[in-house]
Amino acid sequence: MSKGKFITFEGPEGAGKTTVIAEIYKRMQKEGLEGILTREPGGIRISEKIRAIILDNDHQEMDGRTEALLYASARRQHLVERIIPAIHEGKIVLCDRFIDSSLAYQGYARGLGMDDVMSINAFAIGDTMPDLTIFFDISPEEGLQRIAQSGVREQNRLDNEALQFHQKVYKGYKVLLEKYPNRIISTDATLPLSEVTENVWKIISSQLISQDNS
Ligand SMILES: Nc1ncnc2c1ncn2[C@@H]1O[C@H](COP(=O)(O)OP(=O)(O)OP(=O)(O)O)[C@@H](O)[C@H]1O
Ligand SMILES: Cc1cn([C@H]2C[C@H](O)[C@@H](COP(=O)(O)O)O2)c(=O)[nH]c1=O
Repeated sequence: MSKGKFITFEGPEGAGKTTVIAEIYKRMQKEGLEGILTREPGGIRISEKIRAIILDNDHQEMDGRTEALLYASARRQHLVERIIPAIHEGKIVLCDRFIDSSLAYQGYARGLGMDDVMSINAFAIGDTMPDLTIFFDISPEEGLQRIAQSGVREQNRLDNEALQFHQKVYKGYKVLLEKYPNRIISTDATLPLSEVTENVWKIISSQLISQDNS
């Protein structure tokens, strides 16, 4: 596997992204591959503050466009401060959510339109797009049930959206899979954790090697 790659992980709530990325990061370290593990919204001081504003259950009145712009602002700062420098240093960046979350959640599920959401994000990210995106495929019902059962974290403003909203998010991701078949690869997230991790590792290894040889 080569260095200097940008890999993002996407999916509905409770799909297992955070858990699997941590396993992949450990495996990368064992293999001697230099990388960073980060997340959106967040990853750095300012963007974590924006995250807290967006996800606060007390902010029910937040307008959809305000929400989309806040995600894009958090993304901009995260990119310039952490992601782009790491890519330039030749590291593998593993990022829990990125632009596709904005397209699926704000563009599709909130009804702002994927094209408009892409336009505001183009201002934020320029031409920095992921080399590879892995979509964790699980129904919103099953994902939300995992979160409710785990009790590991408090449910935030987005988790607490109606099931219908989460079903739209899932459909939005399916639209993105059709739109970006070369970049976004789907994996079955309903399998046991060890199998999901193994499958994700195989995707990352094979995709990055094939990109290097092309
Ligand atoms: N393959 C799996 N099978 C069963 N449970 C799993 C699996 N993967 C993760 N979990 C559990 O599901 C819960 C949610 O996992 P995790 O936080 O990794 O999801 P996530 O995709 O990061 O969610 P979100 O984006 O909503 O934060 C955790 O309790 C985790 O232990
Ligand atoms: C980047 C991004 C995220 N979201 C949503 C998706 C989740 O509901 C939360 C983030 O919480 P997580 O536990 O870290 O997954 O924010 C979004 O709507 N738009 C985005 O661009």
